[in-house]
Amino acid sequence: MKIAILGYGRMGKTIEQIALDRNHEIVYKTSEKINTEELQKAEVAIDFSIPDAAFENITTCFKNNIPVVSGTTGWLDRYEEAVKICNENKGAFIYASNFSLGVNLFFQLNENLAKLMSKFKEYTVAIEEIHHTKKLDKPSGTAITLTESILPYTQKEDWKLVEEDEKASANQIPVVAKREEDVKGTHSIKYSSAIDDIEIKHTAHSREGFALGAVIAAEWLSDKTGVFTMKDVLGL
Ligand SMILES: NC(=O)C1=CN([C@@H]2O[C@H](COP(=O)(O)OP(=O)(O)OC[C@H]3O[C@@H](n4cnc5c(N)ncnc54)[C@H](OP(=O)(O)O)[C@@H]3O)[C@@H](O)[C@H]2O)C=CC1
Ligand SMILES: O=C(O)C1=N[C@H](C(=O)O)C[C@H](O)C1
Repeated sequence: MKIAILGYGRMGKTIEQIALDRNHEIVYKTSEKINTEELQKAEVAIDFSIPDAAFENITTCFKNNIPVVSGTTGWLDRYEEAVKICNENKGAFIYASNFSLGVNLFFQLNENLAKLMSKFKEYTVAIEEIHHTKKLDKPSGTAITLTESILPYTQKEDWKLVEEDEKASANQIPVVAKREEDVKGTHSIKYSSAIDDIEIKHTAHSREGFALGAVIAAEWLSDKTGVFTMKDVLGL
């Protein structure tokens, strides 16, 4: 496949390596506003850029008839708008807050656990994520996805980004975001009662799982029309 990489930073470079290992060709890579002439050389685009650029990058792909996979986080307030533009242009789109197989299995585990815990009101739930210090957004997209899957199984209305020792109000799930040197991505969900804690945790050891998942998603999407998720790609 001929691939365009939109955002040639830590993830863009890892994606390039994995794509080449899988015999794809990188026909365009950029860390700036898209040159549409260059973009049109590609059969599929993979966007891992920055929150302020993602919406424009993604919708430029729709308008140029290029299927697009995006892993950029921190722009999701415009997701529905992007979906509308995708459908108007008969485009192809996959967004995921996390493309790794392990995290997508963890998403399922999180939802199953939330369902189970919904009957036991003596437990309260809290989320923690840890990432490298260069990360621009907070909390992580993955933490937001995890929290939004838990909410329907609780009496809570919303989530709130809090400091480590801070409490959220009774109708909010607290989310703590820590920044530590070189951490690739750690997410944990803890249910606490006066008697005990139950905790599940995913730890990424490298960026390769995210990049491999994004390339697999691009391979899967390249001949399709519509808006999909990693559940479709992985058959979950
Ligand atoms: N969904 C997933 O599985 C994962 C998602 N992510 C997300 O992916 C995104 C990128 O992460 P990461 O690679 O670590 O970040 P980096 O900061 O390393 O890379 C982002 C790149 O985007 C470039 N950029 C800036 N403006 C534009 C633009 N208009 N168009 C295209 N590129 C642009 C930056 O250039 P410059 O440095 O010159 O500004 C930089 O090279 C983040 O939102 C992160 O949260 C990360 C890992 C996994
Ligand atoms: O910025 C990162 O590095 C990561 N971002 C994603 C997120 O915000 O969830 C996914 C992963 O945790 C790494």
